[in-house]
Amino acid sequence: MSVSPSPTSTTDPLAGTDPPAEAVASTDSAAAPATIPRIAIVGRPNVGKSSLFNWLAGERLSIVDPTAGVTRDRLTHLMHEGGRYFELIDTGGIGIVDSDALEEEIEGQIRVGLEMADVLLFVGDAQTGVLPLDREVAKRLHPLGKPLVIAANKCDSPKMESDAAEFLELFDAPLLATTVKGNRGRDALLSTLVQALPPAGEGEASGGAELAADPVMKLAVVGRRNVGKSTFLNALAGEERVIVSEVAGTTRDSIDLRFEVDGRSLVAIDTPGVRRKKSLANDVEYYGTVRAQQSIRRADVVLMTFDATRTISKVDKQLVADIVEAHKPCIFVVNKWDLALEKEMTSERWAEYLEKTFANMRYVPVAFLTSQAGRNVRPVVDLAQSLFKQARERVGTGKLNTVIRAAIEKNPPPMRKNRRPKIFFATQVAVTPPTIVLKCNDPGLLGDDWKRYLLTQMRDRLPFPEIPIRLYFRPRGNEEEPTPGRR
Ligand SMILES: Nc1nc2c(ncn2[C@@H]2O[C@H](COP(=O)(O)OP(=O)(O)OP(=O)(O)O)[C@@H](O)[C@H]2O)c(=O)[nH]1
Ligand SMILES: Nc1nc2c(ncn2[C@@H]2O[C@H](COP(=O)(O)OP(=O)(O)OP(=O)(O)O)[C@@H](O)[C@H]2O)c(=O)[nH]1
Repeated sequence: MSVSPSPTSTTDPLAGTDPPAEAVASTDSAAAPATIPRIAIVGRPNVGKSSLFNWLAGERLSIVDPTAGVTRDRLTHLMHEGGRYFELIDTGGIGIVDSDALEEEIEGQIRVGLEMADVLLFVGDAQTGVLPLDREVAKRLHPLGKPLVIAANKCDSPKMESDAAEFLELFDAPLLATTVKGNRGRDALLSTLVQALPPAGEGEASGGAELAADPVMKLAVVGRRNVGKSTFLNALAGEERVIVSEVAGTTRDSIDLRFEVDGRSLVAIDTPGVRRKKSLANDVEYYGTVRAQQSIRRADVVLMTFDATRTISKVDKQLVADIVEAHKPCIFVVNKWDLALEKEMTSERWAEYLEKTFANMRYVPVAFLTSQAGRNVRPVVDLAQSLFKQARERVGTGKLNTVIRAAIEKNPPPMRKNRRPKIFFATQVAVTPPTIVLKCNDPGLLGDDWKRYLLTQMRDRLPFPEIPIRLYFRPRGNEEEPTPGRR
């Protein structure tokens, strides 16, 4: 009666023909993309963060991520400077409103936003100088211990630059005077930021995720209350030949559990439910949004757990939206399958229900299990390991372009505004998730439907069929050519 984890179909009805032969050998075997580092712009309101973001980003290009469906991440921008790719993040929305409002919830949100960053760009207003709220913000940034660069913005006249040094009282960090209004200081700021990035190459990763040959997978088990998260982990811990040890989590009341499964390690993050459940006096808030978001961001793979006997709730949808936003590989785990079987539910019907509810996530595998009986727990972990591997796959430029050319030949993008969209070439610039830059004549000419088609074709023919892929469509010639292998 056991129901195996059955991946949902990732097959595109259009994909009937043979895969294109790999006629073009990869010419970039030296390419070693890593996770794209992130720079977060932070500061109190009104210092010019958004202005600075737009100014640094240059021409505002829309970032298109069809995997995210309608949600578009307007606050990040992929930059290519000094031979490095990095993402600029505008944290303007993260809620530093005023000092009274810096309550726990807001602090949590700030933490989540900043945890993703490898480098912080603190922005101050040189015209007002250091205000108490700047100090408040600084106080919250210090414990993060991340590399930081200060931009003393609104230095509209050169004589203000000497006053800008005032901001050095907040941090021991490089300080640059900038004026968005006067358009001065951009190049110096960018080159200082690039220098602050973690070194390129294999070790480069955000949040300390090492891209070692056989890294330890960080697994987050999320889902609404009572869905069986602890039961799942206990079942895994109870498996024969599984060794479990506790490691400190990132927050005071969390535990990470390290599992050795058949000689391979994995870490289940933020799992207080497993051992300390009863001692948590008030865990109502435990799986609150911020906490879950934090776990999702730290994870390599997320097990998004549903209760087979209940309908998909708002909380579930919010969690899935967070997973999509964080571009994390995930498995839809439908638990308490024993109870569903009693009601003669079928796995096909549940899979269909998921597909309908999360229409843009057909690539996500679905697994049905009965944690209470330990049924299918191990296969789910094996499946997670395979997604983790997919997320680290690197595809050579030759193969990537062959696949894209074949997709275009089969179904060319439709004309728009009397113009034919053209894609000249593509490069994978990062892993976790696979991130691909496509150089086009005009990204605005490519419609969402066609981009989705392309993505499906890529999933069918490249070694990452079941995980999110980030595509960036960029006009040719507005930046240096990609040099993913450069160190
Ligand atoms: N004089 C001067 N004004 C600037 C400069 N940069 C930004 N501003 C102005 O400062 C104001 C605030 O800019 P924003 O970019 O919205 O600031 P922000 O920090 O993103 O603000 P929040 O969204 O409230 O957090 C706007 O009126 C900008 O035009 C500058 O270099 N010089
Ligand atoms: N029938 C059945 N019951 C299950 C299964 N898995 C878990 N349960 C039951 O569901 C209840 C909740 O399980 P937990 O593992 O505590 O759920 P949780 O998601 O960790 O709950 P919170 O910590 O409150 O978020 C318990 O009574 C479990 O025995 C299953 O596969 N089948």
